[in-house]
Amino acid sequence: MSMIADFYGGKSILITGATGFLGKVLMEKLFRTSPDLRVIYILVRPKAGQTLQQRVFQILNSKLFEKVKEVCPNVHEKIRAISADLNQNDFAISMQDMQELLSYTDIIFHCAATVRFDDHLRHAVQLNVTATQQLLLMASQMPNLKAFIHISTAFSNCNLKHIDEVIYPCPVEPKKIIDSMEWLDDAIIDEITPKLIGDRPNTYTYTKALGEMVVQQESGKLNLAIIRPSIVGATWQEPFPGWVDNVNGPTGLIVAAGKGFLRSIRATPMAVADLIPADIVVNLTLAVGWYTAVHRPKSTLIYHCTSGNLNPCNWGKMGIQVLATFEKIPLERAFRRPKADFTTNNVTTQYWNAVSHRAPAIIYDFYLRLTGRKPRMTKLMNRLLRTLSMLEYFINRSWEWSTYNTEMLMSKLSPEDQRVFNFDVRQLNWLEYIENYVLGVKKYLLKEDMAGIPEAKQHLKRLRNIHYLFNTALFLIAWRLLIARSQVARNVWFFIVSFCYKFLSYFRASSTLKV
Ligand SMILES: CCCCCCCCCCCCCCCC(=O)SCCNC(=O)CCNC(=O)[C@H](O)C(C)(C)COP(=O)(O)OP(=O)(O)OC[C@H]1O[C@@H](n2cnc3c(N)ncnc32)[C@H](O)[C@@H]1OP(=O)(O)O
Ligand SMILES: NC(=O)C1=CN([C@@H]2O[C@H](COP(=O)(O)OP(=O)(O)OC[C@H]3O[C@@H](n4cnc5c(N)ncnc54)[C@H](OP(=O)(O)O)[C@@H]3O)[C@@H](O)[C@H]2O)C=CC1
Repeated sequence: MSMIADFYGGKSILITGATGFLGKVLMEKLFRTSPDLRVIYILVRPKAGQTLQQRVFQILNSKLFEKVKEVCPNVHEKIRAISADLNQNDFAISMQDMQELLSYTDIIFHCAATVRFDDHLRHAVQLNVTATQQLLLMASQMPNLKAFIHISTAFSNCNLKHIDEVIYPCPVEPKKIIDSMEWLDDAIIDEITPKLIGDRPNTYTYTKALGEMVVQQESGKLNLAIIRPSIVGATWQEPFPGWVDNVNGPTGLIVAAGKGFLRSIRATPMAVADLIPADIVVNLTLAVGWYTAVHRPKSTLIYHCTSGNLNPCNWGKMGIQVLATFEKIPLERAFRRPKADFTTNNVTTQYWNAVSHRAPAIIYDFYLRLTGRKPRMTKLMNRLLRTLSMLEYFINRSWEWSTYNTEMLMSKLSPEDQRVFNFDVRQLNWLEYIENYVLGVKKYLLKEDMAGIPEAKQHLKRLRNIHYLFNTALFLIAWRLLIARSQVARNVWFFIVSFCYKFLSYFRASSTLKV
């Protein structure tokens, strides 16, 4: 019997960010392994014209929850969506709902965050710092609360090269930042943002570091733990391999490469690709929830959920495997054949951006205009280049994260728990994982039918022929122009032609002699 699954039985669990990528995988695993849990409260905001109920219905009826419905047929009754906006005071939760949450919650998993790299500092502070503080305040009023698990990121201290499982304080106290966001206007915030974030690359990593400080300030009063995952990728094994449903992190670039938009990337092939599958993060999170509640460590423990130090893979290897998978299983209606060159040089990057990204987009838009359609490729390409520039920081560096607490926790689990809540990244086979990841992107994110693979391959063949034809035509035009303008080019051309003629004559003569 799994001690962890048993622990969650009969419990009331509060999850923020349950509609997000990680939150959904967390909920799924909880329902599947502990179907006798009392209730999962999820804080949800109405979005994109959907009510709370519609959002929950959509999640529960997705492919991800297929196994859950077999194990826990009354899952609809065990999920309680509470209308909440983490940007609002008291999260805009009704009095009645708040009372219920305060009275019954046993465990909190705080996953909600803004993960956008370019978010305005005011908004990033509101969600990643102030909301965390408010949730901690709520937690302190919960008589039954056994553990509060905060999901941070391994990149909260990406300004350091070696990162231990400790909090590294930021120079300005979170409280001062929260206060200043209330009265400073946007223009001033824009001006001070670079100074505040210092040597971090964006407001996301900075505000996640502030969020950790806020959590640490509550240690002693509450039973807390922080989890720091690196780059969360598609699921490895559970509930099935390759599940992913958003374009964050590497997923977007995998799509862009498969569709032939991304042709070159400024990335260091030997830099560690510190990817971690979503199900490993979730298994560790649930194990940490159990350990924090049952063993009540004296201080707030931080757990690194990373792969680099235990089972490293690099971006070069990842890129090759992604492309190799697209050879076998291409995406439909690609713009160009998948190919992504890695370069570390700034000049080469600019060159490839012009030749492989911007030029084809301009030519295609010209074709769209000619055929009376609306041009769109240049806009799309500009967005991709902007995204690339935001991600470049993470694909040109390597970090070392110590994992003492994570390894300690693994040693505390029973063999059954080590199996059911497996977070041992050493068991992961990267080539197999990346292949399933790419397949998952095709099936679950893009919702492409596997029956369309022969047609997709045919389409790539057509693109290859167009590519050869285009290059030959381009070469001939360039050569013709050169010959018309340069005596040297003409001499070279005559030399080649006469050489070929002589060679052919010699060949013909020698074959006649043999006969
Ligand atoms: C051969 C293969 C090699 C593979 C090689 C992989 C290397 C891959 C390294 C990753 C390294 C991350 C390491 C951080 C690890 C954390 O801890 S961070 C957590 C994850 N967070 C993120 O990834 C958020 C990053 N995204 C952003 O911040 C914003 O989307 C951006 C990049 C600033 C773009 O903002 P924006 O211009 O306002 O655009 P937005 O509305 O967000 O999206 C516009 C379009 O871009 C698309 N898009 C968004 N993100 C992406 C993306 N990552 N890629 C492509 N398209 C994207 C959207 O789908 C959208 O398309 P449409 O729906 O309009 O058709
Ligand atoms: N993805 C990754 O690579 C990594 C993620 N992490 C951390 O993991 C956690 C989960 O990330 P992930 O699942 O990828 O992120 P997602 O962007 O997929 O999910 C974010 C969640 O937060 C919710 N949320 C955002 N704003 C509000 C709001 N104002 N009120 C209520 N809910 C809100 C979103 O709700 P809605 O659906 O309504 O938008 C969504 O459920 C985050 O803390 C992130 O920092 C850490 C390392 C890497």
